[in-house]
Amino acid sequence: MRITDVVEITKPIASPIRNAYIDFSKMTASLVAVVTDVIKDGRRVVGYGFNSNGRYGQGGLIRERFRDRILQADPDGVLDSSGGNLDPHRLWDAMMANEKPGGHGERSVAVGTLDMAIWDATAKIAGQPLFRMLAEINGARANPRVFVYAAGGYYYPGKDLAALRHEMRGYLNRGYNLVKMKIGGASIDEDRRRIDAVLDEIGNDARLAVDANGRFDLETGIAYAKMLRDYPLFWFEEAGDPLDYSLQAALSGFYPGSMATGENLFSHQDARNLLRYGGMRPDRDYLQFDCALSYGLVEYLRTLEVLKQFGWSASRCVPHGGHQMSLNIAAGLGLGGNESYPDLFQPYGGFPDSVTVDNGYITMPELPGIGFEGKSDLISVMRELAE
Ligand SMILES: O=C([O-])CC(=O)C(=O)O
Ligand SMILES: [Mg+2]
Repeated sequence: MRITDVVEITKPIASPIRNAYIDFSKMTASLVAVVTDVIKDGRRVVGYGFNSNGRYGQGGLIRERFRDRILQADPDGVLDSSGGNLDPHRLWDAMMANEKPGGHGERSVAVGTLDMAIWDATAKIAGQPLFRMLAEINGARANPRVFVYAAGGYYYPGKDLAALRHEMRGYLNRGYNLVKMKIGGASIDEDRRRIDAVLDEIGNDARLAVDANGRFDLETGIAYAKMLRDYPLFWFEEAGDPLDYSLQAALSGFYPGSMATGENLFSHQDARNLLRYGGMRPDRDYLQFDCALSYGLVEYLRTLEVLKQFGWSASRCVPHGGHQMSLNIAAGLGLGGNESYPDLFQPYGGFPDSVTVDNGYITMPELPGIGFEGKSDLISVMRELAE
């Protein structure tokens, strides 16, 4: 068996929303297909992947470097020991040949996108849902029930408190019991009014998390921590620059509740530095590393090893990104849940069509691979690319 082609297209996922750091008016995502010569149930096996929102499409890197490394690798050298399936770890090594360590830049996004497609193909060839395959490889029991939360609460032109409340009410109506909103893109007084409005709207039906998208310096972060700690928040996310571990550590001294960060750390070495120097607390804080931005699942497995060494449970991980890849990792490897964006970044985000949110949980359908075939709007764009 062989990988016969790797295809990429950069697609717009633009929207008028803004967080405390960026707007999404020019946001794009790479969609990739890894085409194999395997025929299963009368159909060619093609694995699909895409990168999460927040980083742009990676067509340049994929076409200039990583596609060729996959296609030029010794075809037998990237198979597993049985020779009957791809080995995502060997393909990862092939992609990363002649890449220096450190300074991860955005190649981690390019590799993460391709890695997603490789795992999709691998699980399809094995005829299994990816989450079942991952549990089996790790000698663990899969748990198809995954906790999910609704991320939104963005700033956008003309959005008033009534619109923010209406948005949050919509998530509750769809079965979520944890919602997230942006902070740090307005004055602290205005953010306080926005938080009051949302807490008033959701009452006891749900919890609220807030996300500053890395906006705050230490002084502003402390001011916010003092304001936020009076509220019963689920977590306070990405207060300061993602690489400023000492700021994160200092802020935890002012914020006794749960904090969350990690969506902009793109390697297991960066994750290790966060755990070493960021003052994160394994009994209450959350880690949001997103494999689709950070060299894929092969690297995420290394990150989970780092967590173990530092005494963290995988259940403290609730990845950023709202994609089905992380849902599979959550169900297969026991993460604490996954983000979702009920109204944003379609058709890439979300769940297969048959899936509903019930009291904050979804149940994974038994679809081969990552399960993209169960999401009709997504699989139709994917098939346009490669089938
Ligand atoms: O607004 C964004 O860039 C997305 C984000 O931080 C999140 O989903 O946590
Ligand atoms: Mg975030």
